[in-house]
Amino acid sequence: MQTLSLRPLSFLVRDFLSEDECERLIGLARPRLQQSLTMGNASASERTSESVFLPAAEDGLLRELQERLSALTRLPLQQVAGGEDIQLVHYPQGAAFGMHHDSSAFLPRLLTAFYYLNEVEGGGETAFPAADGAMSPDEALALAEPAAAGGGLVVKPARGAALLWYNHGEDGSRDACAVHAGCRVTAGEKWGANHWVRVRGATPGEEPSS
Ligand SMILES: O=C(O)CCC(=O)C(=O)O
Ligand SMILES: [Fe+2]
Repeated sequence: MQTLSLRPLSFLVRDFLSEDECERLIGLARPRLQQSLTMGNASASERTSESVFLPAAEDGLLRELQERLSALTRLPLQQVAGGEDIQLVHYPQGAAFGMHHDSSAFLPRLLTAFYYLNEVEGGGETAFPAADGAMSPDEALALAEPAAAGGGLVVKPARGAALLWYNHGEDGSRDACAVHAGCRVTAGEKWGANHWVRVRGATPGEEPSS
């Protein structure tokens, strides 16, 4: 495990998933993505990736990943499993997900674990242009092609790797430096997965904390 930045607090864990596990997740998502496309739910211009939530009850691997993420972060399994299902994302060549923050008042997400599920031929980095004060979060949010900006933190996809970052600081406030983008895929395609952990106590299914 490697620390990548302090603001946002971020880490890279190589080989968090095996190749077989990456393939299995892609296999679970692929038929549903095709369905959502034919239903005309294709996304807005700044989010040209396709996504689908995979209910944890449907596959042992999804529950196993909840346990693995809980063990890695020491966040209680109840907090990890009681929040959101894993969301698979697919970027065809040319697709991107523009600058944004993962946490809001309505979706208070403490942690994002992003799993890279394939080797991307070109582009597809996850970019944090405001990491560790490289530029202001407002300037970063205005970037159209954040990979080209150069500064901050830029993470290249590597199959099986997990990129973790905290969207909130230790005091619970939202960390504005956590704004990020999924950069344009310039060659090939990109498969990934978001595994979000809600802020403690923000999850309806969770028992009250002691
Ligand atoms: O594709 C990426 O690298 C990041 C995706 C992302 O930020 C998101 O889906 O919220
Ligand atoms: Fe995001």
